[in-house]
Amino acid sequence: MSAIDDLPPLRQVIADHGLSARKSLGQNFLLDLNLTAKIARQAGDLSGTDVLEIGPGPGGLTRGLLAEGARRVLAIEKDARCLPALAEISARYPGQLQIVEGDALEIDPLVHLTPPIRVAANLPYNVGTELLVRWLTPPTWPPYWQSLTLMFQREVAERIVAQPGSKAYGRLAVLAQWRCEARIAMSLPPEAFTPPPKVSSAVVHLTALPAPKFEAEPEVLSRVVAMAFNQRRKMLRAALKGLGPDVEDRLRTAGIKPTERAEQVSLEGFCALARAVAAP
Ligand SMILES: C[S@@+](CC[C@H](N)C(=O)[O-])C[C@H]1O[C@@H](n2cnc3c(N)ncnc32)[C@H](O)[C@@H]1O
Repeated sequence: MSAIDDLPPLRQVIADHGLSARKSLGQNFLLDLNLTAKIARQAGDLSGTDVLEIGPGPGGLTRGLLAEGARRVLAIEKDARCLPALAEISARYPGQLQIVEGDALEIDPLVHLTPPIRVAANLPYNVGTELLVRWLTPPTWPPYWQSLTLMFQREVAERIVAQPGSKAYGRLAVLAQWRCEARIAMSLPPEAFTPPPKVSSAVVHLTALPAPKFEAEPEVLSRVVAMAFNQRRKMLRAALKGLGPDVEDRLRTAGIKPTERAEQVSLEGFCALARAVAAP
């Protein structure tokens, strides 16, 4: 299918609808349709698939997702000014694009879509990180989504795929890699966006695994990892003091030296620790 549809170029859409970028909404638009088509292809095989897009803006990525054969796209956008531009896309793809105006942090996509679905978004970074943590910590696993294709600040993308022993390794890496395959799919320089942000960006692709790589109670793992990395420079026996007086025994049960720091503990190690902490 052609990535470029017969809708107007995005610069014209922006001008026609007076879509001056608003900083308060983190608006850095992608106006190159070849680029948005490339990002849409990173979302996987979309033919016959339902897609959730957060923050479609003027609709560059939305057009890419539909051109890639998505059966339905649910687009949640907070800025009402974008709705007429999105309605034009909807008219070009009748019945395939559903637009919902509102805050993605407050809307339940399952009211509109049937799982499994793929998620794609170029979002303001703070909203993106908050949504990512929610997507990674649902009440049950596997989640309603099969993959997440998300644009982040390059530095955040590196935290998601980071390995032990690196500065970027932390809670986000453990939560993302515990139950997902995570990789950086693409890098984008600031000039790819209008207006250009101060930093480079990257697209991260996460695929939900049917089951976690290692057994652990989600809440316990989340709590232990948050506590360990909150004081990442301290030895674990000190950073995890809040777990109780027998923290050193629990660390040893998990095969972790109490003098290690959070940065040195593998995903498997954190899961073993979460099990040791949950044990009576
Ligand atoms: C970085 S822009 C990307 C726009 C478009 N997807 C693109 O690639 O050009 C982020 C978009 O998310 C929207 N947005 C910001 N906060 C949002 C929220 N909480 N819920 C839904 N959309 C939001 C903004 O209005 C904006 O359209």
